[in-house]
Amino acid sequence: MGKAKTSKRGNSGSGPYERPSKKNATANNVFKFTKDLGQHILKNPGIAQAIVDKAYLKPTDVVLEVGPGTGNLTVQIVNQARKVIAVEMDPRMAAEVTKRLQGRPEQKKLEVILGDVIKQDPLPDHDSQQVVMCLHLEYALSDFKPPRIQVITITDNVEPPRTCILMFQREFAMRLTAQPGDSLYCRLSVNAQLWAKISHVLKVGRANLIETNYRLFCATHDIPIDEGLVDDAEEDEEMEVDENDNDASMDVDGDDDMPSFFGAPKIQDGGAPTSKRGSLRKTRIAVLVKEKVRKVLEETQLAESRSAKMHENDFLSLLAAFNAEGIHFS
Ligand SMILES: C[S@@+](CC[C@H](N)C(=O)[O-])C[C@H]1O[C@@H](n2cnc3c(N)ncnc32)[C@H](O)[C@@H]1O
Repeated sequence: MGKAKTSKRGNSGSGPYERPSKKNATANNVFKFTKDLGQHILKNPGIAQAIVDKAYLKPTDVVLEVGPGTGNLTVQIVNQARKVIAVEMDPRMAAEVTKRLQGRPEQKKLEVILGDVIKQDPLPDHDSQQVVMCLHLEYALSDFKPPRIQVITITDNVEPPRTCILMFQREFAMRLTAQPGDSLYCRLSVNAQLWAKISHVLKVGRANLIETNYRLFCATHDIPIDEGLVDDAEEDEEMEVDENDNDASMDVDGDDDMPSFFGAPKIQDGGAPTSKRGSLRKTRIAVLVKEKVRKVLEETQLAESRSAKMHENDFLSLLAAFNAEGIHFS
C-alpha cells in the first residue's frame, strides 16, 4: 500500500494550533489558516511596513484595521497612529493580535473587536476613523457581497476616511485603476474613479504571503468612501448606447413597429398591445424614457462616443444631462 499523502503546506493536522513545518517555521505559521476567511497572512515584515508607510499615517489618526490576522500590520500601525480598532472574526487571530501587544506600551492604543466587520453596526468610534486598512478580505466575504460593497458597508455612515489601503487580486486592482482606452477600462473603473482618487501603490508577490492561492496582489489607496458603485454582476458591462436603436419609432400609439426596449413588449401592427394595460403603460414609459435618452445624447454630443474611450468628465456631463431630464441613477 502506498504512503498516505501529506500536505506540503503547514496547515495539516487536526487542531488549529499545530507545530509549524520546518519549511514554514515563521512566527505566523502556528495556525491552521482558514482559507474561507481569506487568511493569507503576510510573512514579510518589510512588506507589512511598506504597506503601512503608504497610508502616510499621522500621530493623531484612528485606524480601522479590518481582519488584523496575527497582527503583522497592527504592530506597525500602533507605532504611528493614535489608536487602532481591529475587527477580527476569528477568535484565534483576535487572541493572537492581542497577545502580540500585551505588556507593551502600545497595548493601550489597540482595541480588538471580535466579530464580523460587516455586522458591526455602527462601528465603534466611527466618526473618528481617518484611515481604513482592509487587506484582502474579498475572498473571505465575496460569498455574499462583492469587495467594493464590503468596503462601503464597512465604512457606511462614516465620514469618508482620508485614505483606504485595500488589497485586491491584481486583475481587480488593474480594473479599478484602468484609464479610458485601456483594455480593462470598464464600468467599475468609471464608478470607482468618480468615487475616489485611486492609485496602485504596491505589488505583493506570492512569496510574501502564507497560504495563498493568488499570484499577485496590490494595494490601492486614497479611496474616500461614498456610495454609487455597481454590483459585481455588472462590472464587466460597459455603459453603452444602443446605436442601432437610434432611429426607432417614438410613436406611442403604436403606428410603427417599435423594437423591444428596456424589456418592454412590442406593440403589434394596428396598435394592439401584446399584453394587458400594465404592459401598455410600461411600454409608454419606455418610449418616453427613450425619447429623453435620445435628447440627452444629442445635447451632450456623445451619441457617437464609445464608452470605453470616454473620460470622467464625459460621464459627468452625461450624468448631469440625465439628471436635468429627471432621470436619476441610484
Ligand atoms: C488576509 S488575512 C489578513 C491578515 C493580516 N492583515 C496580514 O496581512 O497578515 C484576513 C483576516 O481577516 C479576517 N476576516 C475575514 N473575514 C472577516 C470579517 N468579515 N470580519 C472581520 N475579520 C474578517 C480573517 O480571519 C483573517 O484574519
